[in-house]
Amino acid sequence: MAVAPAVTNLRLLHISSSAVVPKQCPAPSSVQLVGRSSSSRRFKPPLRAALQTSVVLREEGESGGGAATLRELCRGHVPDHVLSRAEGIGYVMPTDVQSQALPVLLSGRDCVIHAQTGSGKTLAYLLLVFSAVKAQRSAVQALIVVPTRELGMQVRILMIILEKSSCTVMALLDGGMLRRHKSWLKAEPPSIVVATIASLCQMLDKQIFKLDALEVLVIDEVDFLFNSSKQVSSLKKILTSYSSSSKRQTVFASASIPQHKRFVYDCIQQKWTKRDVVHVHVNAIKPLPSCLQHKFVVCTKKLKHAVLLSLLHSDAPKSAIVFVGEQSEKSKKAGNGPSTVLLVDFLKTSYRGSSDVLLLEEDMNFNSRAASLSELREGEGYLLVATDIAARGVDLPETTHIYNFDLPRTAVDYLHRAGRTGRKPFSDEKCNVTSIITLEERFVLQRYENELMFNCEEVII
Ligand SMILES: Nc1ncnc2c1ncn2[C@@H]1O[C@H](COP(=O)(O)OP(=O)(O)OP(=O)(O)O)[C@@H](O)[C@H]1O
Repeated sequence: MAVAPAVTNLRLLHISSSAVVPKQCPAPSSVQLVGRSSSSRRFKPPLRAALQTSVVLREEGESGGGAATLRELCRGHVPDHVLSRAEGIGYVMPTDVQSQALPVLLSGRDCVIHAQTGSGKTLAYLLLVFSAVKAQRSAVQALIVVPTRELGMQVRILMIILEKSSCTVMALLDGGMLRRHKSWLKAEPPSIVVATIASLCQMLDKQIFKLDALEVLVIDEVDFLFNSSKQVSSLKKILTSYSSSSKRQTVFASASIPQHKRFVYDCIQQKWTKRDVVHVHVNAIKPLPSCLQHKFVVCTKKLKHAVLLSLLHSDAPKSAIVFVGEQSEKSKKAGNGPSTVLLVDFLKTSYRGSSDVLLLEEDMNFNSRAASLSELREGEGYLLVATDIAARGVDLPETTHIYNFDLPRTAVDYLHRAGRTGRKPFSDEKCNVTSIITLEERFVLQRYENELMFNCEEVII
């Protein structure tokens, strides 16, 4: 297998917005004050105000020395036993986004946390949650909203690892036993709820519980939720009707916030946050982790299975995810089986690798989805065939290879799929993202390269 010369990309220069370090919080050493952008003149005053709440981290490798530990950053805010548990599982030094976001979060400011996949946004907002919640208060004080059950379970497990003793955590997730949760909520409200929107709104609409004691509201994968036509109106209700931004601290998190200046403006205008919301934007000019190597193979549709097999045999990945697009209506009508299932069957019979072949897709019932995830978390190595349900937030740090069996629909989808690998913040290990495309799709991939500023190398098989 030969690697063709790299396709050279014109790298777009990102000119960052003007940024002011908030007065209330100490300026971390690596915060860069960026000159006022001429573009800010085009906007009306409230947007200009919004633009002045950005904190932008310097390029990797440039951040100043004298790094504080997580304990030093959180001292006096986060309970000691939580910090000890965090250290116990290896969270000693903060990642870049944690260094930048924690001083803002712990100063009480609303915050948009905008940083690469796998950069540690979850721990940043969870440490805020643990700083705000009082175990002895009988009320829901923190709410974390996530797009999928899988991400919700993952966040809940991390919370339980960090805080086993005092706080109660309820997972109100699609596919859960809502009747049981109802009785629990009526009897003794948990301190923290992690929820998907549909299940949460079912409870809020019926007034099973209220958010009037809410201290912290976190919306994870915020761009995904705002983009979802099914969820956006409920999300807006959570932000404005069920609770008020003036009484709570609001945090949004994602690796992708398209039109982020506009989003910060909307946060203020729509009262989703307070006016002094801070946009913490880490690695603004590098949306994708630099440890990723991007490749592509051009072939006809008919040859895709054989090409994937050949790649798997030559890469011999210990743990990999193969992303497959959703089955089209046309293909369903033609009576074809789901392409995910067909691919799993093909790999089970043809692939001679040591890993188990597993499947994760929307159409599976929740128990099978949970079984697939726990099987691959416990196993030695895995080959997971998945739809985009596995592309947001799911943390499988052992994944070294991503294969796009079908090209993602958008650059943002590419970013999140690719970001399922390269998830060890302090590791130098290189990870691979390979797209199997037809000749016509080369232009689409080139567009993603330009938008996300990465280079893709062609692999000739
Ligand atoms: N301070 C730290 N030290 C070491 N590892 C860390 C630290 N913080 C987070 N991690 C690890 O980094 C990985 C990625 O963290 P996390 O899932 O929070 O990323 P994320 O920024 O939310 O990514 P995504 O945008 O894909 O959801 C996890 O495996 C987590 O355990």
